[in-house]
Amino acid sequence: MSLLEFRDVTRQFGGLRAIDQVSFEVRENETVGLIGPNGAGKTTLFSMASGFLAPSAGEIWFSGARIDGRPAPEICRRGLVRTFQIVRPFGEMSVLDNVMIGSFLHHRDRAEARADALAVLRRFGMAERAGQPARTLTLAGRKRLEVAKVIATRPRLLMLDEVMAGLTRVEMDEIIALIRSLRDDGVTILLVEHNMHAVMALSDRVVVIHHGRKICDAEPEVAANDPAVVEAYLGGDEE
Ligand SMILES: Nc1ncnc2c1ncn2[C@@H]1O[C@H](COP(=O)(O)OP(=O)(O)OP(=O)(O)O)[C@@H](O)[C@H]1O
Repeated sequence: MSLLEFRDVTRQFGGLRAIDQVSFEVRENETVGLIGPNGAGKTTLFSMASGFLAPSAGEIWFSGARIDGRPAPEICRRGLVRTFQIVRPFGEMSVLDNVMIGSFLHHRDRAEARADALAVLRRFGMAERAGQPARTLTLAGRKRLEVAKVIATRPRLLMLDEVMAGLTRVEMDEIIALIRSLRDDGVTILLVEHNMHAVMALSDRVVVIHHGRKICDAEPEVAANDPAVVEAYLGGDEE
């Protein structure tokens, strides 16, 4: 069953058509990699699905409801959440308090929200850091915290924006294992990622965007050998 669906979505920024009639779907329990060269339009697609930007044309559907143009908090309550490329935890707040912001979505009671947030931190191997200010975490720790914050909202579909950027191979493999375990728990994942090792390791399917258009939608091995995809990555951006 299709959980998230972009139908002929276009987004114009003044004279620039950042997204041009893009259609694709993410099915329940799938992990889809959304890839493309710098400036292709990936973040713009995320921003439209999560309620931070409205499409200029087209429709976005999530779990049977039309969500384009709806406010971000409403979309989050429906179970569609995103992380941000630039990790900005509330630095002076503790790691635990950062995660509790997410768990308050389902708990009015502070003690319950705290217990829930602690369970998420244990799951993420971060329980021993619960009391320390978020700013004291390493980059890998802040990336993990970013995912923990959104997992605390109990999403049905998680959109991850470049969670591997800047990590070492070992740190990356740890996050890959964590994302796999979330998928095994039934979370559907849409992943924007430049690192091909991570994309190939995690994605059931890959959607490739180039100059705002979808140029490929296929299994990772097929996409990696598609001439249009190879050209998009190697051909430069002189046009
Ligand atoms: N708010 C905005 N106003 C004007 N132009 C924008 C805005 N946001 C994005 N763009 C432009 O739209 C195009 C797509 O940008 P977007 O950030 O979605 O690409 P991306 O695929 O996420 O790139 P990257 O991989 O570098 O993060 C780019 O040309 C960008 O400059």
